[in-house]
Amino acid sequence: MTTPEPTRRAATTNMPLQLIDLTLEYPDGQGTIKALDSVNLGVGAGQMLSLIGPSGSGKSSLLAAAATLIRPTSGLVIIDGTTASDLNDKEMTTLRREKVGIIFQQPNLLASLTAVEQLMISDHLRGKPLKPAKARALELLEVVGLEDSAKKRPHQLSGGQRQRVNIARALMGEPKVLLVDEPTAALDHERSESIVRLLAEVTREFSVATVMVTHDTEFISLTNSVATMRDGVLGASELVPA
Ligand SMILES: Nc1ncnc2c1ncn2[C@@H]1O[C@H](COP(=O)(O)OP(=O)(O)OP(=O)(O)O)[C@@H](O)[C@H]1O
Repeated sequence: MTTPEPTRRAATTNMPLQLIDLTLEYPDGQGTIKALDSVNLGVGAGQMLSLIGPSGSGKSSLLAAAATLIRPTSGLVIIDGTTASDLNDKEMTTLRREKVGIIFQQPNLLASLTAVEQLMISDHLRGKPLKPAKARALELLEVVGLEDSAKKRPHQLSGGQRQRVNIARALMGEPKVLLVDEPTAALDHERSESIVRLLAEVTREFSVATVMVTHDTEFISLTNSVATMRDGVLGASELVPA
């Protein structure tokens, strides 16, 4: 019997997301493009990091690798103590489903389902029973301020409300890590602020480690820290003054 390497079982209960020496290369004609260049990052439970940087600097690549949607060329992605790179594709999907909540810019809600059903179906896909799913879905809709909109379909909700459903849906699986890509890109100033505020609140309340990619530097003061990507290199993360 082999004993797992201690570093791969490092106690990470306070650091649900760790990226260690992460490099990601894409093929580019004869050569390669380095989208991530030896990136190191740790995000603690209840902490929200804003990730900024110019277009093409590697922000989406970092999110995709952290979400285990793409395998890095080298380096480790550790989610809640589990090293994703050690897993096969099926195990990686299970890890993602159980530990990672992903929030994209566009909510991608199903047109025919009500808000509460959007949340319930994500639990159903995880094979969970319907009744507790409904209770949790209603609770989460309350958390995001949509308790009166549980029966509304996407076309009856505003852009900000759809993004709130999206956030609640990402929380259904009780994730340890929340990865958020440009959540305010389609929203006006006021709605953008309330969405970032909500993300910061749920990060604390549910003790998740959140990374938010944003072009909108106006609201990063609502998050705990900020880090800048340039040409695939991640600068040191700086604390945002309270
Ligand atoms: N699937 C891919 N195949 C080849 N190259 C890619 C692929 N995806 C991204 N790249 C390249 O990797 C680099 C980083 O891209 P990435 O999308 O991660 O940057 P970004 O900071 O998220 O940009 P934006 O802010 O415009 O979304 C860029 O040079 C991009 O052209």
